[in-house]
Amino acid sequence: MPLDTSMFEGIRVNRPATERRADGFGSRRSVKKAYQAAWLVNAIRLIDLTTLAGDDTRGKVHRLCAKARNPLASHIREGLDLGNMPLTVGAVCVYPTMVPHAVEALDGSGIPVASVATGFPAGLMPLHLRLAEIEWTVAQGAHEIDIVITREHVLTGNWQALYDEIMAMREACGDAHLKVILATGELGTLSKVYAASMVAMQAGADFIKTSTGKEGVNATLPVSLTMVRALRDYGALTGHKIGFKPAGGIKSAKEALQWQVLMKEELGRPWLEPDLFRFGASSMLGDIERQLEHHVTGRYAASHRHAMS
Ligand SMILES: O=C[C@H](O)COP(=O)(O)O
Repeated sequence: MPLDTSMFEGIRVNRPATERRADGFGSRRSVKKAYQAAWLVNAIRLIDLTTLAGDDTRGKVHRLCAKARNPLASHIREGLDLGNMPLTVGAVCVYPTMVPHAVEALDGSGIPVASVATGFPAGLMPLHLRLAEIEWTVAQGAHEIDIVITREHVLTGNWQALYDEIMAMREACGDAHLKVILATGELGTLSKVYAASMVAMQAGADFIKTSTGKEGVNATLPVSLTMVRALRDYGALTGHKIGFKPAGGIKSAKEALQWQVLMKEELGRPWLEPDLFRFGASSMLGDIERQLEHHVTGRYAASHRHAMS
């Protein structure tokens, strides 16, 4: 849709109220035993299993993809009585040059390959190079592209420039899904986070995503609540459902429960499915597997037993 600043200008997000509401997601509800196991199994389906490190190699990506195909050890699957239920992560997320390795390792699995692009994580490269990076990465076989925005456009309130940039990236993606990373830890205020979320959706984002994982402050519940309310308002005004991806620093099974409660309470059941919700996480699956093993066996394994992610 065209840029419509009236959808966010003049909206001020009340931080103390946002923080109070966000506090409740961790404390008001407590899901236990079989219910907790079910929510954790669901969280696995929602993970963009990620490696974004300078020492990524073909071997490391192949190991990650093997885990993506079989996220739980067989004795845990059996203990949970999952039978033949297919269970994989939502996607595997890598740097552009690792995409061919992920495509190769996930062949036939149906698991999409996501890639960051556009000069991730800072994005401070000429626009034509960022667009060329998207096109190159899609040509390597990526199904989903996680782009970063120019934070300066948000900090200076240059909404037209932000809209034009994301729109150009949307076009460069072709059929690939576009996730727009706002890098909220660098945007200053929750009101800016709300406005940037709206611009990203107006410019054609399939998902809005909190963080790269490389900022000083990454995914938090108050920021997520702000983005989710923007999603809700955008849906009410346009009829379009947009996805949400919190990412960066989400490591524990407990957090997997908190974010799912947030989505269920704020947006409802459709946002507990991988087409509308993903966790960007490089190291949460290990803790989820550990908690599920405890549920099944009554014992905790040492965390190094679940070292991979
Ligand atoms: O998009 C995914 C993030 O980079 C993952 O961040 P993390 O390594 O803190 O889990």
